[in-house]
Amino acid sequence: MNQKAIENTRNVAIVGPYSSGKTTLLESLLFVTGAITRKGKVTEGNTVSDSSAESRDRQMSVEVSAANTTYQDINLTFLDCPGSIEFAQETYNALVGAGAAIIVCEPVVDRVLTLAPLFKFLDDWEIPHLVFINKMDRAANNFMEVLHALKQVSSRPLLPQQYPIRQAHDLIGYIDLISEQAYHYHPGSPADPVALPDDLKEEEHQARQEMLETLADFDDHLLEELLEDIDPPQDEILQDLKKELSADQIVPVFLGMADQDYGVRPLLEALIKEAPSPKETATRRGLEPQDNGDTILQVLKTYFTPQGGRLSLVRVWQGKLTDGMILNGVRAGGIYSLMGQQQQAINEASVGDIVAIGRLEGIQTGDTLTNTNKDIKPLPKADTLKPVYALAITPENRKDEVKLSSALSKLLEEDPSLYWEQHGDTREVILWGQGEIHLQVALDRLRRKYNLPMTTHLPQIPYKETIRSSTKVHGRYKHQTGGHGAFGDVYLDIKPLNRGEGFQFHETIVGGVVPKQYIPGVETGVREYLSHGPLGFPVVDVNVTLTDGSYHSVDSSEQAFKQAARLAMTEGMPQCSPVLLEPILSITVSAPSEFTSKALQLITGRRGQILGYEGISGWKGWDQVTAYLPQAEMQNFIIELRSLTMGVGFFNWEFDHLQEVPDKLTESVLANHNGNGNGKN
Ligand SMILES: Nc1nc2c(ncn2[C@@H]2O[C@H](COP(=O)(O)OP(=O)(O)OP(=O)(O)O)[C@@H](O)[C@H]2O)c(=O)[nH]1
Repeated sequence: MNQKAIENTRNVAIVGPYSSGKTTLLESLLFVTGAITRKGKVTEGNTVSDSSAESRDRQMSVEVSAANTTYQDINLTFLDCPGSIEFAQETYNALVGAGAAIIVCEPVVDRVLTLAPLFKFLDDWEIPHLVFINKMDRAANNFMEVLHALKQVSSRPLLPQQYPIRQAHDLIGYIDLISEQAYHYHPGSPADPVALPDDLKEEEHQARQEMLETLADFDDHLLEELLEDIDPPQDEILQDLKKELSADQIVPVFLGMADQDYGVRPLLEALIKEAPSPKETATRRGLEPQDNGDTILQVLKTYFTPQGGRLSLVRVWQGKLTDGMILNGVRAGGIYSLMGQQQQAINEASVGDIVAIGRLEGIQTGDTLTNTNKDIKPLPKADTLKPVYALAITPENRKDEVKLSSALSKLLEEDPSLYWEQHGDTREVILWGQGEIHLQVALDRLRRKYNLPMTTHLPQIPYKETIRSSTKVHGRYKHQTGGHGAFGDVYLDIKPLNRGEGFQFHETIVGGVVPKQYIPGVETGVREYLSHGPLGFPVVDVNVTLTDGSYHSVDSSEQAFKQAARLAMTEGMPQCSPVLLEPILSITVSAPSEFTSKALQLITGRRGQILGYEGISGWKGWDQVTAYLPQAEMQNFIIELRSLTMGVGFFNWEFDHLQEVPDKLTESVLANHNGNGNGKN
């Protein structure tokens, strides 16, 4: 690898909706290029990618897999990315390091919308991309209809480079729209050139004209040729395609059937001839991609191997990476070229390579790494997705509790879209993620990799309580045991505060009736009581004032005053009309405008309060609804939102305020709470 020219490398992310055929396409790309001699099948669990137990169990990609091959002296690294929206973070983190992306989709018009978030990400990051319409044997709509639908979700013009040849319903070949050469597919070998079918001449001509006109929007010379009816030379068309694709101005479209290797060779040709070299990609990101000079890398993914070793998948942006190099103060402990889960040790890697580095302790996904002490501007990284689905988790074996936090930290390093916390009020350990499958995969990993089987339940809602009215109350604690006694005596005013004001403690003691040194004891007693109010929840928005009291010169103590305060609170608080408060979230729901009314119904049907909605700036055809939503209604919100919006709707949330629980719900909340054994007794 050492003398390799930077131009001879391509790294390509394979992305697309769930089950569109990405892993199958990678298998085919590796087979056609000779990297593997026998193709595996997703259904048989023997593909190069998706080799983890969690992937195989579900026959779906749950993390990014890398694989290398060579074709016509070009080194290709492919990143097979998960399609499920619940694993989108993996895809986004990997895309950040890709020179180009292939979007794999199915030829079904109704499903094209599921591509919208992906197109948006690629457009925002200006990552050159092409489309591979897979499963053409299952085409529910004709090619031009699919193309038309795809154009609606892409902000860049789509440009078909091929036209399908069908026999009855079967796809038997394609026409290359640059050369106007027709081909028939053959299992196990490259497609054969054949004469252009007469019945397709017209359609082919129209599709080609459309392709050329789109290209001419970026090239005046080509435009002149078209206006003068000159057929442009193929070289000129190819040059334009390369220039415009590299600049992420157009999206070429290819077609085929990955499980038969149909259409895979032309796709490879396009990657080699049209996709940008790492030099172009790095230059566009403001880096100097020469092989000598400072080394700059970015971590695209962190793996922990079944043996517990850390592997960081990195893209080399600048300079050379050598084994043992010190990166951000940490020594690279081995460099590996990956083939799914298989690792092959190598000595070095150059600009454009995507390789794994061993033992980079403390280095996280997204980090920019360098071997110099100079100040290097960190490369941009994908935003961390806000978690939207939670489960409370408990180790099946209590003795495993101590191991849990270190296993969870590793889990989060592998998958930054997970999050965990121990809730301050409920004390539950809560695992947050992107959906049900996402969390199930995380729980599988805890069980398999860390030997930590867990039980799960729905997290408790962190209700609070407050009071509606005031009272004055007297508490006296008097205790005589053998020698010293204990004596504390307080008068408290308990008053409600406005929402959000929290807890306030004051004292208006005159003449030292409660000596200064005992007053902190009173406050502690009040605070301790308030952690568990008359309804069983932490109390907020309350003012307690110590107004009077008395003491005993021998028997009084801070402890005794604490007890007196607790007694006063226990007696007084139930008289103050306690009321339950629930957390209210401020949410923004994003979805294609055709689903906005459904999103509004979903929110109002869950006791939400709509604040407004508007089009998302920079995202044609998408709306954003802002609303308040009780946290108690959030549990399955994402699941319903996705099922109403073809899986693409999403929401962001943050805690906003506490609000009184409607009377009709209070009873059931209290019954549940007390049934959990958490009620106050
Ligand atoms: N009919 C047909 N089926 C295909 C084709 N390509 C792939 N498949 C099947 O489609 C299913 C999904 O394929 P995968 O390769 O796992 O899809 P994926 O996009 O990697 O899936 P995720 O990564 O989980 O999103 C498998 O059963 C494949 O055998 C094709 O060209 N035609």
